[in-house]
Amino acid sequence: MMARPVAGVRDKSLIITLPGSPKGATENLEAVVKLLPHACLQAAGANSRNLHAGGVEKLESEAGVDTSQHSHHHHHHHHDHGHGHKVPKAHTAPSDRPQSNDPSAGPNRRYRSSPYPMLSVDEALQRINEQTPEPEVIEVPVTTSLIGSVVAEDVYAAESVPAYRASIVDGYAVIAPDSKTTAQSIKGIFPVASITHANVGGNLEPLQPGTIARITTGAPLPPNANAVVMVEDTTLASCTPDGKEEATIEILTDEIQPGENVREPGSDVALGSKILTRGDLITPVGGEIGLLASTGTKTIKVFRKPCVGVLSTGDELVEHNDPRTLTGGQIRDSNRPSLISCLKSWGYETIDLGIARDTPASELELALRDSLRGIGRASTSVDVIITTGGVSMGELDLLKPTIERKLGGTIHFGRVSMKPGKPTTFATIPFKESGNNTQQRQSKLIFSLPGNPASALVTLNLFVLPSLHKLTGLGHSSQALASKPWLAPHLGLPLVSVVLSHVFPLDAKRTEYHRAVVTASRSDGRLYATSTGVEGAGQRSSKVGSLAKANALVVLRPGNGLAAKGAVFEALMMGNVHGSD
Ligand SMILES: Nc1nc2c(c(=O)[nH]1)N[C@H]1C(S)=C(S)[C@@H](COP(=O)(O)OP(=O)(O)OC[C@H]3O[C@@H](n4cnc5c(N)ncnc54)[C@H](O)[C@@H]3O)O[C@H]1N2
Ligand code: MOO
Ligand SMILES: [Mg+2]
Repeated sequence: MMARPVAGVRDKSLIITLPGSPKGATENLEAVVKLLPHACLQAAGANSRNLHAGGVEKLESEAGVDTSQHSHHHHHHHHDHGHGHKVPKAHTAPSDRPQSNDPSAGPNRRYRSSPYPMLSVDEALQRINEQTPEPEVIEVPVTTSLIGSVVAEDVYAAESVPAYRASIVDGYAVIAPDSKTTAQSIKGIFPVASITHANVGGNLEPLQPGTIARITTGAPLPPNANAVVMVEDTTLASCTPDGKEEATIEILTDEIQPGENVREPGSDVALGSKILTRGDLITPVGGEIGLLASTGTKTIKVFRKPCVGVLSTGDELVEHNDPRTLTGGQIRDSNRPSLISCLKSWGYETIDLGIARDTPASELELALRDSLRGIGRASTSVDVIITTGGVSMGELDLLKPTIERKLGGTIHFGRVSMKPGKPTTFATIPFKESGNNTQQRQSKLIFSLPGNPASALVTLNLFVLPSLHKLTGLGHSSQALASKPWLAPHLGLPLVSVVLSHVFPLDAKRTEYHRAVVTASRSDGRLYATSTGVEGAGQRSSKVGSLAKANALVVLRPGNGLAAKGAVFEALMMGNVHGSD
């Protein structure tokens, strides 16, 4: 039906041509007018599968379309709003595809309870894993900015280390007799034929039998020499007539075998041997960078590390360093600096996207569009957008409606049964990348974290990190990924067992991620967890200080009363463990 009048789509505009005659034009317009909202959503980039899974049948049946070719009819109404209020006419979507509030709809059509199903943390992690794309391979020069990258292709040594026969000690290069085949001893007085320091140029004189050569650690052995005697195993026998150099040396030991204290060429790294394997992490410890540097590796193929944009939202927000005194309901923006520092500590490039005001609502939409394209407030296009604030039930909680209604995005979850972090929202937004003559359709990940500062930081650690890890290629070749990919040990924070050093209160309904300091006991070798605050507001979501000093999140499943002192619980490690007695 749409085929006749529709001429096409240009960028995000739908172009419809109607026949010239008034009758034809009217008939055609009547035929398409009810489908226009759907067509516009599709033209704007909405995922047509999701649209078709949801309310499209309704629109189509209103437009008199036979929907029998659709395999399922969703008679399911996801929400009973009751109270005789007129409710938002959301898509009659399957229970996992509800739609957000329409912010322009007014108070009597606003949701009074969330239409988003409450997922468990594991279900949420699984959806994140499903939507996170496979990592991209790039070739980059070997520099320290490789830290945190994962190797995408096995690396083979381009040079051998050492490249020559090198001494391991300071002493004398000798021709050592083989004690297995001869009774000769190295003990005795020898003339010092030459002196070899590290990096001598040119060809060395071969060592004549009956002579020795002074040599320093790392210097090349002269030809014929086969071992090095440490200087500690010798004494000076005589000097040159001018007294400036050694003439003869007495070797005191006879326990020197051929090959002793010598590094043969390629004995540290053999030419052409595999030095790094696909899936290896280039750590800040330095071993991997050192290996690449020592073998003269110029470039390496790694998975591209994602670039992460961080946006704060809310009319109440003030830059943290604004010199003015706060007035009214103003709040200093602590989420952006705390999230950016956490992301940087993981080695990710970050883009500070600033603050988007709630009013006018178009500011948020524009900020998100800019971030996707790398224009305006975003200096470059980001791979992952993190926002904080505006995801709960307030009338100015605009993230969900903006993502769905303005940007044609798909919300994969909008609530998680956890504390803190309940309204955590994860979505993908379609976007077109314009290249040379091509327009590639992609979708970008957006994590809309709760505004409460402790909630934002906890959910960053819990949900964003595993996704960034996957984009970075971590766990890429791991066997463990096959069975439970979302829980693979390489993705996200490491999980350990800890002993509670005091009682911890439990939440009756939600799994709590209790901020704690974990220390390693030297006396019994176990890890102990101490809360950063259990009294009063200790673990309140607004209290970012509950994460100050914390290096772990103790996972407390829902329960009644208290978790006992001495009980063993799982904890997610965010930082380094410090020692205790
Ligand atoms: N009726 C309900 N209200 C709330 C619910 C609920 O289920 N029903 N959930 C609560 C939970 S849990 C959380 S968490 C918060 C989530 O709030 P939002 O994500 O909507 O965030 P905002 O409303 O924008 O702000 C909440 C709070 O955080 C402060 N904030 C926001 N951004 C920043 C920032 N960048 N730096 C510092 N502080 C920030 C903001 O000023 C508010 O105080 O909702 C509960 N409500
Ligand atoms: O879950 Mo909210 O994140 O309690 O503060
Ligand atoms: Mg709110």
